[in-house]
Amino acid sequence: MLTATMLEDWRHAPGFDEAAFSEVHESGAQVVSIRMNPAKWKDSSGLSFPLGEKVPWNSYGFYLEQRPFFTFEPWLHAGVFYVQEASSMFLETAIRQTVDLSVPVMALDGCAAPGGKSTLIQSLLPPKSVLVSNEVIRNRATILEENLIKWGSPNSIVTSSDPREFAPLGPVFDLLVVDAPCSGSGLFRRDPDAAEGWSRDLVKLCSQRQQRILADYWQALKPGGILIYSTCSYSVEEDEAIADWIMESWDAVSLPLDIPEHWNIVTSQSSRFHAWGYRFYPDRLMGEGLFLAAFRKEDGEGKPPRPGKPKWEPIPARKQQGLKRWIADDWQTNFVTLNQSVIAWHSELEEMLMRLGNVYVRQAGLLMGKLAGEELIPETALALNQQRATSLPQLSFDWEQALRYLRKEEIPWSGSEKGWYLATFAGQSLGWLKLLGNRTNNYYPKEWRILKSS
Ligand SMILES: C[S@@+](CC[C@H](N)C(=O)[O-])C[C@H]1O[C@@H](n2cnc3c(N)ncnc32)[C@H](O)[C@@H]1O
Repeated sequence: MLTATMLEDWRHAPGFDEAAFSEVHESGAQVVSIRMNPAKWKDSSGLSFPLGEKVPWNSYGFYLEQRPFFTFEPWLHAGVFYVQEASSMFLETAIRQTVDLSVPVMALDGCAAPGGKSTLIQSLLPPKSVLVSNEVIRNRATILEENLIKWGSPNSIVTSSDPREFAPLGPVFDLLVVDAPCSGSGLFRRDPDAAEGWSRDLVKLCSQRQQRILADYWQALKPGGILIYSTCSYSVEEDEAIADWIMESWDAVSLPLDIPEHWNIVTSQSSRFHAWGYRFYPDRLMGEGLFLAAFRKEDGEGKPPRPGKPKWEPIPARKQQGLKRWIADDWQTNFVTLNQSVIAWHSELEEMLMRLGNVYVRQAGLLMGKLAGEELIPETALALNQQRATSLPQLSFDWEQALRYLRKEEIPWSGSEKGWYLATFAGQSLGWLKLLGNRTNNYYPKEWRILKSS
């Protein structure tokens, strides 16, 4: 699977040990890891597998001894954990060491689908922050949106535009994460077939695309803001050479990270500007290939352009009273209607939306549902959100019932209760169920339902 051309190219990469690297690729060894959602996870009662060792560079990451059949884990669907490659979780260390997390952060994840980095960022951001997760490819934005709804943070905006739409926004973000599309060599151990598509031309093409993406997003970063750039490629052209290109193109300061030696991460410096970079090799640590580098923006005077006009309408105070019972008492929120839906969001999120210009917004804030007269028909996003009221009626399901629910099958019911109930499994909400006396309506979204029967 590894070709002579690849090895020839990577031989000069910092920390590359050809013999050990080739051996670990031939061994077929696989590492499985998940990251827990600190906003939902209290204990492990809803997992069918034990959590193994901690991922050293992440507060909520764990290795698993074996790969469970994740589709049949109700907590995956409830957003209690996310299946993520361990090296990628290093983003937490990079953010904690470079970004001031004691004040609200306006963040942009520029290459966001399927949402691994975005959900990680959401777990770190303080209240009143906003994370804009952009994915240019529309059908990949669908899964991004689903994963963020399940993660349940109310600070989320999901957009789907070309990075060039962000350039005119001016300096609006404190943190920019660019986990760039790349030649993908860092994942060849996990997916050997992917190696067939690799070529020097691909590396070159990716490196040009990475520069284009960075050039557009850089303009939307505030002076003093932080850029975290990462790839899953071993090629210097996509890693240290891009760090050099950033240093050459703009007034950027390369930020070193403080890394314990026993993590076995290779610290590299780019050849021209000595920019710091961090390389992960699967023969040195428990994880796949990754490169990450952090920068602070020093240039970019000026203010962001004036915010646009809102496209939403505030909800009259009379109707707001009825909506408040669905959300946590201590969440300071505004209720608005947009495209006939009720949405709850905090003022910082509303301000960010007004600054997004021509960027195409797919989802913003907490989508609560639709009003039928005075009554709210709730959305699944409300059932899964961290700011949902805890006092709402719920039905607690066992494993089998939870899977029935997630397959959108009918749930047998003999009680006489009526109304909206949360379907829960091991204390975690999966979605809504409407009780209608002697039967139920399963409101789980059709597009999300589990299709596999066993
Ligand atoms: C490495 S993946 C991101 C993975 C994601 N950050 C995560 O952790 O789940 C790179 C993403 O960049 C997107 N992409 C591809 N071409 C792009 C472009 N020209 N501009 C911005 N993003 C692009 C891809 O669709 C892909 O979703």
